[in-house]
Amino acid sequence: MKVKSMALVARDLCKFYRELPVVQNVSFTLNPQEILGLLGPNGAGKTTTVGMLYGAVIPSGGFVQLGSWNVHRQGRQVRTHMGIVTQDDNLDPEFTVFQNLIHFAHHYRLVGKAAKHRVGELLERVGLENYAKHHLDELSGGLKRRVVLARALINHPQVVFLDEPTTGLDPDARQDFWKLVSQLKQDGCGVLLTTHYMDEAQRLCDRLLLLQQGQVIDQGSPIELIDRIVGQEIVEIAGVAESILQQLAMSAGTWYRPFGNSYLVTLPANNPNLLWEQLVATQPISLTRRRTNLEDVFLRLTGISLR
Ligand SMILES: Nc1ncnc2c1ncn2[C@@H]1O[C@H](COP(=O)(O)OP(=O)(O)OP(=O)(O)O)[C@@H](O)[C@H]1O
Repeated sequence: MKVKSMALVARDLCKFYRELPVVQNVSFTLNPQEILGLLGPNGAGKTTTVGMLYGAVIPSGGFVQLGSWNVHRQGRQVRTHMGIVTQDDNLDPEFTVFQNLIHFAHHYRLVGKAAKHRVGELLERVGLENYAKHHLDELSGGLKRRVVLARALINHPQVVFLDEPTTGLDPDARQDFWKLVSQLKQDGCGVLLTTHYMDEAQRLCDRLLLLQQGQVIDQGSPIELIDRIVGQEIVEIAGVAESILQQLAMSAGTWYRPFGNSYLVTLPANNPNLLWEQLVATQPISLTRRRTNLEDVFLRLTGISLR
């Protein structure tokens, strides 16, 4: 199923609660066939931003547009083109999987054979065709999340919002869910994802907005952010005086930061082995050389570890 293309545009979004700013001047465009990730620590303003994007939270400033529609002024038209997976399932435990989806189809005036057909299609798509008659409480967390995704797709949305969709799922269930998310992109949807999982963001997202205290502190593709902010390789080192590491990092023109009981030191792109050998020569208690990742980017930018 291919859908028409409409970009979602957010401009200067702000939200204040009791005069406290929780989202400040957030602007971006989500293009069709793009997965955009909103990343940030607890309380960074991700859910509030997503709420403003799909019209549930009224912005204190700025606007959101889907195609030529204003999301807050033309909410009814706009929401027929949106699919929303919130952190809360809101599924009816009294109903079967099939009944839950049929019930939701009615919201879109999809009834009778057409509704059954669409629900059948979606059950197959999310791999739940054998669970149609199961009650919700018979399903694992991962399967319930798939029901919620199927529900969000009933109306053939052009933009899908996934607010921490895999929180609490085991690694296998998360990977199964990732495949379904990637498929949305192939269908032509724009996908807005919030997540605490850096591996998820790195694997799925074309572009990331990094949020801290309601503000976008940086943005780019995962590879571009990693390259620009922490380079390719990093060393985790313990049992060496901070002053020595500071001196070595400074003379190599790189960066170091305390990390739990150890330190992280990035290796320079030109001649990484020189600094590595100098670190080895300090005779640390432990030393690990590894590829950098988005965790390191976040730590460098904010001082906060999302691990
Ligand atoms: N309805 C509300 N009234 C007052 N404050 C609120 C309200 N909703 C959110 N906040 C505050 O806004 C800030 C941002 O919250 P938000 O839920 O958007 O962050 P988040 O990045 O999604 O966090 P998490 O990762 O924990 O879900 C928090 O300090 C939160 O307490």
